[in-house]
Amino acid sequence: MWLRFVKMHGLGNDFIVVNALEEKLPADLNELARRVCHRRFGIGADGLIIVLPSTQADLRMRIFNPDGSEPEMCGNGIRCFARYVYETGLVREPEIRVETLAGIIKPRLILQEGGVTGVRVDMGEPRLEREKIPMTGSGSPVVDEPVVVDGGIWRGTCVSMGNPHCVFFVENVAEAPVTTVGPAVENHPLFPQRTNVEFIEVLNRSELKMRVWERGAGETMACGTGACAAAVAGVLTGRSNRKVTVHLVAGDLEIEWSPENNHVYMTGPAVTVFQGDYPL
Ligand SMILES: N[C@H](CCC[C@H](N)C(=O)O)C(=O)O
Repeated sequence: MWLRFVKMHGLGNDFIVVNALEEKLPADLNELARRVCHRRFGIGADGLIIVLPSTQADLRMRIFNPDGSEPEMCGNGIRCFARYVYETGLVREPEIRVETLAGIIKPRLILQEGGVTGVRVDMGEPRLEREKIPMTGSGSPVVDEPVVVDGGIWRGTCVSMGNPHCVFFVENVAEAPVTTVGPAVENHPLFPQRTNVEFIEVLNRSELKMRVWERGAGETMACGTGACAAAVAGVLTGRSNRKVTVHLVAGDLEIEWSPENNHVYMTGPAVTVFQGDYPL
């Protein structure tokens, strides 16, 4: 039996997209994600995205990490999801309501000459209460919290965008110990659900440079929810403005934490690379 998929990415954070309204999926989606996301034995991706019907919104998005875990949300992934469902005709309008484990998320396609040139997503409100991140300990918001890693103390500012993020500010992000401190913090006892780990260099009050170690995925080229969490952390720590450009290795995300409605907005690209069939 063959599984039809489309391969997409948002700034190099790449996904396998499967339409469960058309395709028959195996019961164990966690195992399917581990198989298809494998960079050598599978298709290779930072995540598996499933398109499903919804009783609460236009459609439902489920996302799985390469380790098989199911996170609450994915920022680069929902931009790809939005482009996919619009271009395949599953939705007719550029404004889409998507049911996720992080709530109803609202992407809006940016159309020029009839084509999709980008996606602006209302990511909802950041969660700053410690128990909603979730984190052990007491006191909220979690700003410059000491995190002991390999005998050193790192100061993290923690935000949930539905999924957990621990944001560290560094002098030079190119030299940040992403592949050592990243996994140590991802699996730190402070985070009962583990966490994504962002390393941020503040270029100026309107520009951040980011690298990321993602929960369940490792270092990726970009993380949309992570860029949102970094923008919020920049404001909480007084380092940057509510509207910032976040520079990733393959391009930029525009993030704004609105003072009007407390929602975070993310604007960025979504690209279709190829489609294929995978043997189940
Ligand atoms: N690994 C993340 C999910 C994917 C988030 C990221 N790819 C994004 O663009 O937001 C987690 O376990 O929370």
